[in-house]
Amino acid sequence: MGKTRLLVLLLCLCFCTVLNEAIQQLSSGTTEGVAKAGNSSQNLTEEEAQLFLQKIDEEGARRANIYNHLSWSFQTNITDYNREKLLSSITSNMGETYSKGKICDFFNSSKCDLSLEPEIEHIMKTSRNYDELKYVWKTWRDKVGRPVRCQFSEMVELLNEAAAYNGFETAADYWLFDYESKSFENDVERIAKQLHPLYEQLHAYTRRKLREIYGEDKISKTGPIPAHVTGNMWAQSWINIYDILVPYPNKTSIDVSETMVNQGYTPKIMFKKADDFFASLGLERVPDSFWNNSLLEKPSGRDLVCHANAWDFSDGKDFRIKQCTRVNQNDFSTVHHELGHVQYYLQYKHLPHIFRRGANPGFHEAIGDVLDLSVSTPKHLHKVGLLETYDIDDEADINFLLKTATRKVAFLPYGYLIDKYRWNILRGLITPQNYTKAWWKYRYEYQGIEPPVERTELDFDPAAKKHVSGNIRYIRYFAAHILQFQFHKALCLLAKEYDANDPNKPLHRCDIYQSKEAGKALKEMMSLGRSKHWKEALKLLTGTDQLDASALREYFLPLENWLKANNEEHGEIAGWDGYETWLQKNK
Ligand SMILES: O=C(CCC(O)(O)[C@H](Cc1ccccc1)NC(=O)c1ccccc1)N[C@@H](Cc1ccccc1)C(=O)O
Ligand SMILES: [Zn+2]
Repeated sequence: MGKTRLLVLLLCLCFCTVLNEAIQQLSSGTTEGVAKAGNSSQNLTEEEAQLFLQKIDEEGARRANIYNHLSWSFQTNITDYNREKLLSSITSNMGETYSKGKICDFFNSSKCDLSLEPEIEHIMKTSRNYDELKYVWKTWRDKVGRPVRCQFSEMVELLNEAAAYNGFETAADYWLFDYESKSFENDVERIAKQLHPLYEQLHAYTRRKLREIYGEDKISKTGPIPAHVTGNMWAQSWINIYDILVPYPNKTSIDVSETMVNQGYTPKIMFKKADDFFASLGLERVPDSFWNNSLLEKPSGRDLVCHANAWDFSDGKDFRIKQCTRVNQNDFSTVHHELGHVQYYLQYKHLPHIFRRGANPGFHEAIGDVLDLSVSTPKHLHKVGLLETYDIDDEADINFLLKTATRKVAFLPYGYLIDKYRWNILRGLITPQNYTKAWWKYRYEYQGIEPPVERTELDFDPAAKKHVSGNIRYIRYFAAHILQFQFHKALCLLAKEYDANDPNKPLHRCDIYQSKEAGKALKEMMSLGRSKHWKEALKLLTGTDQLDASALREYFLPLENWLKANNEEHGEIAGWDGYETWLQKNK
């Protein structure tokens, strides 16, 4: 590492230390009694507690207490107040760096107004120029990752202090508390490992197809896949290289993006269609105010935080979505994802505020995706006039299953490693001195992905992702990718669209559209909000109270078998070189 780099690194570290000192000063201020978990019940006056008891049963009152102290942040003394203030200023500063991030065009260095959505994401999706992709991948990280490295390490300290304040050992324990299950962390680790063989097969097939495009010198036979050629800035979805991956190209295309444009689809129409699907199940439509209050596409010329999200204004009437929607099939899936959040809001709006939350955060992230599993089937796209004709045979099935796998299977290791990484930072197992080394170890070992350019401890690639710079937890999406197949299987049974013993009714061809029985079951589960433990909600809908990947495995089994055969046929060995081998190569 050059002298200047070392100097910059030392500067960065000492700056962080200075900031750290400032925090120590603040926290050595007067400290009255600290509000520890448990005495928070004194914050409910007697009559309020009675009201609570009248409104909900004993179990509810107990649960209300748990969430009471968690959801309201106490300012019990000046230190805590300053910590909260510092924490919010750091998170808003990091978030601002991310949302304002702009880079110059690879081919035109005077054009420097490229934002992540839509310009940069469009390049990552459509370019097949190895060097352009490498430039965009690196420059985005230079602009939004590197500059927030120090602030992130300060935030870690503050998060841990705040967590300790509430009686948690580290903020990782506070984050995991949300899942109300001692075994949750082990459960997700076990499931991630259980699904790794399926991911390895998809990875091996994808690596071969990419090698055919970019050549043996760029994509090795037994190594990892470079992160920048997967069609996605974070390599978390490979849907945008489906055109490279499609197993049987001579089958009727199942991509309806072009048809959506030709049929005059607008973002509003996309949301109307998704709203229609919820209504077809007997669920609620969004209120009229939704259409006036929401922001469904990026206003021209305005700098906007484009990352999609759904809002509950807690008045039982005002619900909104902000999304920079583009007319294409992938955004149509996001439309369903976001409306899934609003449907949950609508289904639990009658509950006391404290219970107006998903049974656990994974539930909230799964609802919309469950409907998308039906909407994305060729059968459904044909029903709604987006697909003129489609083939019904084994090869067409493999094309569809592979397309779904580029979104759902490719995502699994990524969805798992984001919080595994942050939990270990919060627990002090990963220190600022090896933020980058640890990050790429996880990216290598879980995802079989490598950076296209050398990384050092001046970089901070994790913050190139919205949820890291925005301090939004992520294991919820991994859980949602497991839950959504459990929900899908249960709903498909109710809709009589799936029968394990009928080869013409496999899980991946199910479309629950217009099934009132499926809608009723989903409604019953969502209307519980967080008033019951998520295991009860899960059991109510699926018959089991365990997070269980067997439904996902069953859905993709035909593809898993096909990939094994295809990889074997092409002499493609699933998996990639050991991490030590990779380290040696990149010395
Ligand atoms: O981030 C999102 C979608 C946005 C959201 O709907 O999950 C949004 C994220 C967010 C944005 C700003 C502040 C907080 C959270 N979450 C919500 O709108 C939300 C979260 C909880 C309850 C209700 C709404 N998806 C993730 C993961 C994902 C999900 C589905 C398919 C693919 C990938 C991603 O893009 O990496
Ligand atoms: Zn979401």
